Formats: sequence, C-alpha cells, structure tokens
Amino acid sequence: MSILTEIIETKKKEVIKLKAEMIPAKERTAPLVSFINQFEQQPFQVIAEFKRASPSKGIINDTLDPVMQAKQYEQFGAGMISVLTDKDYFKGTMADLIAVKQAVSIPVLNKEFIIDRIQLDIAYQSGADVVLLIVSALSEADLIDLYHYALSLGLEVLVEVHDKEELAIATSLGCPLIGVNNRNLNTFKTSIDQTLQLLDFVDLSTTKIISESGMKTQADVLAVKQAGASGILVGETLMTQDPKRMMGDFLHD
Ligand SMILES: O=C(O)c1ccccc1NCC(=O)[C@H](O)[C@H](O)COP(=O)(O)O
Repeated sequence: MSILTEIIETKKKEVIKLKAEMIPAKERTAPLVSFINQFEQQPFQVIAEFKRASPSKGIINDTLDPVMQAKQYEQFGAGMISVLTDKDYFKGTMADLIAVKQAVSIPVLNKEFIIDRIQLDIAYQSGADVVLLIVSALSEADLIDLYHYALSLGLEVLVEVHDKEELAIATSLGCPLIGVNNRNLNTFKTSIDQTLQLLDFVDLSTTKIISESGMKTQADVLAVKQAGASGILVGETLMTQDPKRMMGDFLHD
C-alpha cells in the first residue's frame, strides 16, 4: 500500500468520527485573503510551510512555535503560509492553523488530505483561505464536487498533481492554481524534474504552477522559475535552516 493510500484510509476513519462529533458552523470571523491576488505584488511566490514531521522524514522540527515561525515567514517575504493540519502523519493540528491565521495578514493554506465536504467546512470556519485537493487521492467525481464546493465557500484551491494524466484532470477543472508535487509517494524521492517535465504541458497564460517539495537550494528554485513556475512550496528546508537566509535565496536570483 502506498503512503498516500494509507493516509487516505486513516482519513476516512477520521472523517466518520468528525461527522459523528461535530456540525461545523458555516461562518467565520477571519477575513478571506486571496493568494491569487498576491501575484500582482510579486510574480514569483514562496509558500512557506509549517511542518513538524512527515512520513518520509519522521520528526523534522517539533520545537518551533507555529505563530512565531509563520510571522517570520511573512516578515521574510512569503506570499502564503501552508499549515499541515494532519495529526497522525505530520503532527499538525487545526489549532495551529487557527493561531497562524490570527497572527499573519497573508493568506493561509490548509494543507490537508481532503476527501469530504466536512473538512472544507472546518477549513473555512477555522480561517483557511486556500485548500489543497490532491488529484491522486480522489475520484474525478469527488474532485469536481469538492473543488466547486470549496469555491462556493469563497476558498481558493491549490490542485495537486504528480503526472501528466493528473495534470489533464486538474486543467479540465479550469483551476488557475496547480501544484506539481516533486515527491514520489512510493519512494519518497524528490526530483524537480517532475515540475520541469510537466511545465511543457501547461498553458502558463491561464495557470500558475507551484513546484512543491524537495526545494533545498537557490539553484533548485531558479531551475523551476526559469522553466515557468510561478512559485514554490517549501517545508523541511525552512523548518530546519535559517528561514531568513533561505527565503532570501528563494526570492532573489
Ligand atoms: O512530506 C512527506 O513525506 C509526504 C508524504 C506523503 C504525502 C505528503 C507528504 N508531504 C506533503 C507535502 O506536500 C510537503 O509537505 C510539501 O510539499 C513541502 O515539502 P518539503 O519542502 O519537501 O518539506
């Protein structure tokens, strides 16, 4: 069983519990902030992730405070904060996201394995501005339903793909924001070639491509930027190295 399949099986049980335990309010107090509009200020965006742990690395850094870290990301030029809220595999919580949203004025992405509308209601209510939908985790019918439901709430969606087939599905949704995940979820190996290869098949006049995972150096970022990517999503490097230095490297050629 691939790690993604295992995560989704666990998530199905979590969703059954959520549905039994709560009815999420369909309202929020936090303002909705657009990530798409961030490109008007800066054409290349860094999405900086708060990531305590992962299936591939185990504990990455569990000493950092999400609010302090998010404020630093914002100060050093991030265009959005990604908060992993999965508990079982990433040691995240929805409380992390709520706290981060209250502390920053840039948009906040709920990095979750979303398989049901109730998770979108909770993300919305908790203050997320953008949600992730992973093509390989969903049937096409569920992807379409969740995509349109998220938009109906006013959320923006980052649709994540791994290959050409998934890219075609994401493109058919008309989604303006597509993430290419450079991590092979069977081997955990990351390669930016994943992004470089898929960029050839994207209409960059209508779609912004975010290169996700495995960004370690300025050279990695320059390679995807020069090939046409509009941004990167970085977790581990920013959680384990000086975020000021790394954000500087990522944002300036
Ligand atoms: O990070 C993992 O090990 C992982 C395993 C299985 C599913 C998803 C996984 N990561 C989620 C992400 O997409 C990354 O957190 C994100 O792209 C940042 O990656 P990185 O900069 O390499 O930490």
